[in-house]
Amino acid sequence: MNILDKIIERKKQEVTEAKSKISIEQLKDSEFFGRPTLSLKKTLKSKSGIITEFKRQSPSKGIINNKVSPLEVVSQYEKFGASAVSILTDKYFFGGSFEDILSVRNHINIPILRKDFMIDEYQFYEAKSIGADVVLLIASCLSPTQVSEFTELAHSLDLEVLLEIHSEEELKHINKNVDFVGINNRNLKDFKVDLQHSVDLKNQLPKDIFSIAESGIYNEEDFIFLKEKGFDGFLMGEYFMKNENPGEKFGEFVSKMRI
Ligand SMILES: O=C(O)c1ccccc1NCC(=O)[C@H](O)[C@H](O)COP(=O)(O)O
Repeated sequence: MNILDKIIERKKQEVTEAKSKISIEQLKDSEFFGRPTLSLKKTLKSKSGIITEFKRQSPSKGIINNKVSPLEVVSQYEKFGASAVSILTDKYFFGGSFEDILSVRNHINIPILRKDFMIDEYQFYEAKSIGADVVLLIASCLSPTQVSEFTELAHSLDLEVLLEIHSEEELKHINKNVDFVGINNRNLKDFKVDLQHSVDLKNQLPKDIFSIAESGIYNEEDFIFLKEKGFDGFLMGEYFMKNENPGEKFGEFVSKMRI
């Protein structure tokens, strides 16, 4: 069993448990459920193009930073021009929680990506109820039909969809309704990072779709390389989070890159 299989196995149990505690009708009662969402399509163009991620730990890197709070970090990310923030809500593998989104929602005015492993309709209602604007669908955990059905559901809740792919085979998961296609530079089965692999895959995407380069952007050269290859957006976590002050590090990066 690879790490992704383990994550999905556990996620299934967690969703079953969550459903037994809180119904979809109860989720709809949340103060955020009816809120108009913020569009990443807009901020991707009007801001730096970077989706900065709040991530305490990961299966590939262990603890990255467990000393900072989501609010101190993401308000700096917003201040220095992040197009959106990605916030992990998976607890067991990434040390995240719904509280990480709830604690910042009323304090920032850029889209929030709920970063989790979406395998059940219920999780889309959860995402909406905690104030997320965008959800991630990971092609390797879903069938093309599920991607299509979940995209429809997300849109009915006014959530945008980032579909993540990693291989040529997963190109068939793309449908015309997904808002963004993310190409993960990291193979989630063995954690190998290969930027050129992503560029090769990007060249096979439909021309009119927003493309996001995800993961393993470890320095300025990586960023410049991917930007020059035409990616519209960049999802970056560890490079900023591993610093004592991730927000400041992002500020320095933006100013060096002149974005
Ligand atoms: O990062 C991992 O170890 C990981 C393992 C299994 C599934 C997902 C994983 N990461 C989620 C992500 O997509 C990254 O956090 C995100 O793209 C940012 O990556 P990075 O800039 O390398 O922190």
